[in-house]
Amino acid sequence: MRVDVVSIFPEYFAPLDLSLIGKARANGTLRLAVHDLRTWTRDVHRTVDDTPYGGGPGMVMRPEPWGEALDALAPDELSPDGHTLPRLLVPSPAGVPFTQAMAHELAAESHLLFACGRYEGIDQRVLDHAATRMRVTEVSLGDYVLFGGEVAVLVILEAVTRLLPGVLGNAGSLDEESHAHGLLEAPMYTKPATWRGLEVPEVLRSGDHGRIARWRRDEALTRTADRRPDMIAALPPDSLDKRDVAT
Ligand SMILES: NC(=S)c1ccno1
Repeated sequence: MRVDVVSIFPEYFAPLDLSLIGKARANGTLRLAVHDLRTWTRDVHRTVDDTPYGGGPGMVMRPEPWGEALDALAPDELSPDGHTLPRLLVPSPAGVPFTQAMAHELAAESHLLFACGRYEGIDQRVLDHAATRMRVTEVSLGDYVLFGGEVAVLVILEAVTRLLPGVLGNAGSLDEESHAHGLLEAPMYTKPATWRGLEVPEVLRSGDHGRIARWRRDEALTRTADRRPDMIAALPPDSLDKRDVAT
């Protein structure tokens, strides 16, 4: 997967050299490039913002640098290695919710292009013009406001990259984790069997894999019903069997 990120703070993405994302970059699974938006400014002060039309507080990111950046990173003509146009993702409090389902959707893309807004945001015409030639998604991590899109891109990239083949040492983890099947994951335990007077549930030490699977399913259902009843309500009707109903 190819990923391009455009920001006025490229140094925010230094963590992407670390850990499993760093390994994915080193082995070519993830081809990531971070670009400074000011590369595409033309004035001596490398200006990227201006006052908002209609008045109001703060500044808005000017369209010209963004337009040239997107032209350069998402050229209309097919690139020599057959690249089609990327999917443009713009983190924003006004975006659609980012979910595990969207992470899977993005993991199937060949080229992602992230635009990190700052100040009061990016001139809307940048997104409108980009949408005339590529898929554009404003995406939100949650109902809160950050200084800019950079931290959101780090989160999205981590959620997406871990789904790419070969990145997680144990791909089986993906099957049992929260949101894998519309539920929150069951609690996890490791040695010692007793810690500060607290015991690991006996069933997990029983060696009875059928009982263990049933216990984990029950715990996942209970935890989800307690913490995220919206997820229970969203479960497909056929995803609960009669043994679950007994829970
Ligand atoms: N909630 C999100 S993703 C955001 C981006 C910028 N500010 O908030």
